Amino acid sequence: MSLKSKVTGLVLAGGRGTRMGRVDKGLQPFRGSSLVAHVIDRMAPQVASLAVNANRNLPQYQVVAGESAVLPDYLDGFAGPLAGLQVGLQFCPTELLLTAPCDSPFFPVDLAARLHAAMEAEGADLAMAVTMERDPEQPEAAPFRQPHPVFSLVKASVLPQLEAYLETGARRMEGFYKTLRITEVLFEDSAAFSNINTLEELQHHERSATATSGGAASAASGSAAGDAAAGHGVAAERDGDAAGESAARRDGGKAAGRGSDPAALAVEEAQRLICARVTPVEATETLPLLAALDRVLAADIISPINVPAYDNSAMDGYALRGTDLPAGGTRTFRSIGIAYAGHPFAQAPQAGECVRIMTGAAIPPGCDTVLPQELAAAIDGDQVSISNNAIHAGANLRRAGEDLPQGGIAIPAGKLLRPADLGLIASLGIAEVSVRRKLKVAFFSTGDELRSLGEKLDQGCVYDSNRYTLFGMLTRLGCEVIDMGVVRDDPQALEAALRQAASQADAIITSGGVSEGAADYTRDIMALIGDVAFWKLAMRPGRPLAFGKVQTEQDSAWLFGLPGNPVAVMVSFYMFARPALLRMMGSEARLQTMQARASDNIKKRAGRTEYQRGIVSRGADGAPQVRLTGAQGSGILSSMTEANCIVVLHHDQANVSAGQMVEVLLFDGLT
Ligand SMILES: Nc1nc2c(c(=O)[nH]1)N[C@H]1C(S)=C(S)[C@@H](COP(=O)(O)OP(=O)(O)OC[C@H]3O[C@@H](n4cnc5c(N)ncnc54)[C@H](O)[C@@H]3O)O[C@H]1N2
Ligand code: MOO
Ligand SMILES: [Mg+2]
Repeated sequence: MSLKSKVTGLVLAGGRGTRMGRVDKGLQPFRGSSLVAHVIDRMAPQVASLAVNANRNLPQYQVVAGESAVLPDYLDGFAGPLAGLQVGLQFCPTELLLTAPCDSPFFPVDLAARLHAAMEAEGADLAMAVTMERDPEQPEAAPFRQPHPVFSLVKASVLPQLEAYLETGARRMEGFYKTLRITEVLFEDSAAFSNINTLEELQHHERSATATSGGAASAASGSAAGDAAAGHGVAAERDGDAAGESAARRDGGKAAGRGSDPAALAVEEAQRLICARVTPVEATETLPLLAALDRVLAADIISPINVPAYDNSAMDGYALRGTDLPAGGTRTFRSIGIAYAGHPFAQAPQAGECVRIMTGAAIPPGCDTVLPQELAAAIDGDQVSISNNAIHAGANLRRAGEDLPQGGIAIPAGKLLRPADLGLIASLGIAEVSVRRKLKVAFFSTGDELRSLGEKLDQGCVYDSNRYTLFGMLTRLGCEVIDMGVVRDDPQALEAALRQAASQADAIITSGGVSEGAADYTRDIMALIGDVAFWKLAMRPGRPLAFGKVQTEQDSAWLFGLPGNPVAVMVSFYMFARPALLRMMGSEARLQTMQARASDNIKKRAGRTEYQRGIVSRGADGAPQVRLTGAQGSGILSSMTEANCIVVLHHDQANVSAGQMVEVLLFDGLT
């Protein structure tokens, strides 16, 4: 199958044309036709069929596109190139989609082929063009790498991922690309990617040489160098991409809806988006075995020996040769010695002889079977009688290497080391292990109403409990905790705290200030010093959540802005922060759940995930049953201490009737 038959083309012409005085860029006259017609001409030989993404003047685009489809955005408001990509992928009848913007008529004639070659070689979801550029203001400075995200070849199968990303309110191409496996392809001819942003540039190009690849290079040598340095990522943002995302931020995710809104982000999607962004810390350290408890193993433990190291007895009894066992009736053996654990008996018994043996003792030479002493028909001094059906040949032997063969992986990297792991590593004679460095997590509570322990509880105030639950949960997870106390509802204080936290920690966990009303300045600060999205999740408790990166000049850290309500903070931590932190620690430990029978009816609204506090016990029939702890308000922390599990009621699930099975997440091992 030729490459061409696998690729659909998408010409992105849906922008606002801000820098062309809001004229429709693609339809601007250019060299006898229009800009978009030139781009279509470049693309057509590289693809099986193509479509044009446009949001204005659709009839005119249709004239240029001829038989090809013209697709307006599905999202409102000139949401940027990702909105174009969305409709392109929805339309795409082939496995690959090639994109190019309508204002770049000079792109390489082998764009699809080169992007495809890299995509195949790297096993990527998306291949994107990059060029090396020089800053025209500082021609002496070293060239820099300029990505061109609008020139990409992408697998049509990433559509669900894109839709989930757009649902969060985010609109940045770069942000979405971070959720994919990307490969970048370096093109030498940077002028080929130059775009035409202003009417002046258009006139300049209009006058210059014909639009062949070589012509493009010369055409671009004037103002196009500046264009290219600005790059398509940046240019595309000016046309609504970044604007789209900050608008989404400002509206506080209102686009995603309120109440039981169907557009709120589903729990699994949020988990996936978060986990796709964080990566494990790379540094490792070598620790004595005892210090490695609860740490994440950085490299496989390879067994240097067979475990057990030698064939040995699983029972106290008599070792013998299986071929000597009687075929019928009873046979009497003579015991010729004793093998103790740590004191082998080196002599091989002959026919009719056996060796008395203790559990763990090496099997004497020639023997392959152990008769447990209580199964002997009779024992009289050194005479042992064995009846024909007492045991079979080969019984009660622990073979060398049956637990772990020499050279085999005893414990894989990424394992969170538990007591059994320490024991197993010790059984291999290994005294030190390589583990990932501890994750540093800074946390603080926000709110003017909060008082720390030891302070007077003024009217209208509450004691800060979230820092204590967070301390407990983070410590249990094996993180190095940095407790930053209470931060007042004040922009400067919040900014200072975030900066300090980013300088000290890999991750920052805050509580409070992420709901609708409270958060305006929080949003502004977080937008100022980072890239943080505010989500509305289809779950209860824990509906609001902020997640993203706090970035200062020197440092960065992942931020989890958890809601302030004391139960919501715990549930959000377990559902979102915990898996992401574990991933950063180098482990992929998953939450273990079990099924239990609901003792009573449970009210549940379909369309959101609910986490209700429950108590699991054993029913009269011995099977697990669960009842709720009572009031489920997200400020009622006592119900959390009373509970021993969380009942997980899934997104699509509705009311549960008594007797139905529900999923429960046991606190044991979690809290
Ligand atoms: N109009 C709306 N209001 C609220 C919505 C909504 O969608 N629309 N969502 C509600 C939900 S759900 C939650 S959860 C909370 C989250 O609010 P914030 O994250 O902004 O948290 P705060 O307002 O700062 O605090 C909420 C609550 O929790 C108490 N709190 C906060 N921090 C602590 C702490 N460290 N220790 C103990 N208690 C704490 C605080 O005093 C408040 O009572 O928003 C709803 N509102
Ligand atoms: O997240 Mo809130 O009421 O769900 O606690
Ligand atoms: Mg508050």
